[in-house]
Amino acid sequence: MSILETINSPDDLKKLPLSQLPAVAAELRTMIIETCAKNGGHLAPSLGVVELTIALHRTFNSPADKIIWDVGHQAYAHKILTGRRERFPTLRTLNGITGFPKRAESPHDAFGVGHSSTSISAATGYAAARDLDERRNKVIAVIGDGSMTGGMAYEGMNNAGALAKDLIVVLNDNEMSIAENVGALSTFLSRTSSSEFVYRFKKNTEAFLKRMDVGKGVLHVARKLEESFKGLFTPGMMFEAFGFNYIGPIDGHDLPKLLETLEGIKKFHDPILIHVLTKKGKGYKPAEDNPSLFHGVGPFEIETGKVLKGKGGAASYTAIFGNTLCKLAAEDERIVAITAAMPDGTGLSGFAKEYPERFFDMGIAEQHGVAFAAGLAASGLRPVFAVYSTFLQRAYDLVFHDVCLQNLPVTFAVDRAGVVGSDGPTHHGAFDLSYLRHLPNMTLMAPKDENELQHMLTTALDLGGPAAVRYPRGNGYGVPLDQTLAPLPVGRAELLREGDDGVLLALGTMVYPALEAAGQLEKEHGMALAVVNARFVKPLDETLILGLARTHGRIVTLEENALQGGFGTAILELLEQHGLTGVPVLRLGYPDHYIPQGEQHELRAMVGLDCAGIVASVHAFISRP
Ligand SMILES: Cc1ncc(C[n+]2csc(CCOP(=O)(O)OP(=O)(O)O)c2C)c(N)n1
Ligand SMILES: CC(=O)[C@@H](O)[C@H](O)COP(=O)(O)O
Ligand SMILES: [Mg+2]
Repeated sequence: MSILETINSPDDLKKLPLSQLPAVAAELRTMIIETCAKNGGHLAPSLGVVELTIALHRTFNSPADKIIWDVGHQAYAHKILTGRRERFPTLRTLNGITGFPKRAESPHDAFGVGHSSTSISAATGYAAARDLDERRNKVIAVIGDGSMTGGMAYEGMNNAGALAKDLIVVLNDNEMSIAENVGALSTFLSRTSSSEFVYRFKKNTEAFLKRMDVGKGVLHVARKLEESFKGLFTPGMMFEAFGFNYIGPIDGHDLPKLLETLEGIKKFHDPILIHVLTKKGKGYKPAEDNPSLFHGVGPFEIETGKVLKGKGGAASYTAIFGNTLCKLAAEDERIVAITAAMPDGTGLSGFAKEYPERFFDMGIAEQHGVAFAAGLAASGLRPVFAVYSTFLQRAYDLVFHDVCLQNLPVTFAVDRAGVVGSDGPTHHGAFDLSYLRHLPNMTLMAPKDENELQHMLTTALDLGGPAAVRYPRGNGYGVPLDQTLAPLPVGRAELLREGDDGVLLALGTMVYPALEAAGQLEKEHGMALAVVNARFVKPLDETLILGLARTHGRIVTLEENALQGGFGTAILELLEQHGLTGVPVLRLGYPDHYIPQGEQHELRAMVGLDCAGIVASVHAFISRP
């Protein structure tokens, strides 16, 4: 029996002799590598914090002590050590355990995460509640150096420091975000010196002087001395400015050192930041050598590190977006590109190589990215902010306040729109149609395939105002790509199929499934349905849609977005504005609950947006008297 098989909770881990902990670490790595090789997952981040996770669960008492992981993509060892070892092979699969901490999954998952830089704020909330309740438990946030480039981390620290909360922040510094980390902070953090001695010196001196009852004056001088002494030694001055006692940096793979440091600070009750240095991908050479590739990796061959199923490859919407932008940028030097720490994921790596001076990586700072883009646009440039649908949510007010209200020519390349698959509800792009459509001055498009994506990007850049093009994770259909790119007529849809029994108004990824379903309904039920590629959610093709509503009598809308406020709602609003509320409308889209993790095709079937589901819904709707 392996040692890991004897661990069903952190208490079991605490019972082990210290000498067995390296073996636990090795077994954890093996399990994480084997599972990610089959399911895919965030391998490199999780391998990098194996020792840290053991030390945290050995030192603190989860779930009474709260451990909050930032992003949470690095929490695989945490899940295995907190009673989910046996279920771990179901990681990120339909009905399996999730890839991020989730409160409903375990009492040890103190806070649900997936989006970056929230852990310190949540931890501060936990600490404030603890103090109101006069409890004494510890609260620990574990945040990466990449996540520290998110502004929310400083909002949290600023408040925690002011409240002087008994709070521990573990900064896991592996000098990587998904790609190389960026920003002034990452340079700052790389300055090394150990201040643990200084911190103990400060605490013990204070205690000694207090015992001596030397009075405030001497204490004040001692503190001033300590500050200047410390200022010579630690790069943590910034954290000290936020009211945190900085300790580190220490080796995040040195278990005895980690245990000693954590045990040592446990008895203190003020804000402490421990700076831990780790290696992303530690213990698996292909991941150590290529932490970006193995940050969020598809299934791979353990022996060779060969990735068997990537994110979509050359034919993916993302790749075609990136290639198209490079082509357009060659013709228009006003075009500049922005990412929030995801150059590879958004397909901008090629642009960054070809136009380094016209490429900007913000770090994990979507809000800053949008205002930065607005500044570029106000200066006469044509910025394209490539960002995942779910992460753009963080910058919603900036889209309104800085871009749309000022009617600035910023293009949002909204990637990962619709269900993304294994990352689950924190990452599905389920709401961008709803949160962008209602903004005046916004033009909102969704291509039926990767070729139309090219033309929509061209259209957006030609507009001279705010525009968003949304497209899914993964490959297109392999359709031929036009070499000549021209803007589409704005607000014009495309009638793809005639039919008098009703109209399928399909958007984006729903167009080809709608065509397939219409063919099946004709063949099996003799139903003649028109199919429209809507193309624009805003402005709608009012002429075509109202004409079809008047002549065909029944309308079905299809979208990969929440029904609330989505494309179908836009159609209902249009019909109401034109006194056509008598026209029956069936809206197909995401229901009013969060869609779980799973393969994209599994999830589309789950919500009735695969061909079979569309056929069933439309047949019932059209058959109604
Ligand atoms: C708001 C937000 N933007 C972008 C992401 C995508 N993302 C996930 S992990 C990550 C990098 C995190 O770097 P770091 O915190 O250093 O953790 P590491 O992977 O190095 O352990 C990014 C950009 C996210 N989860 N949330
Ligand atoms: C943890 C995180 O937010 C990212 O790593 C995200 O999982 C990447 O998603 P893709 O795999 O779709 O690029
Ligand atoms: Mg990092």
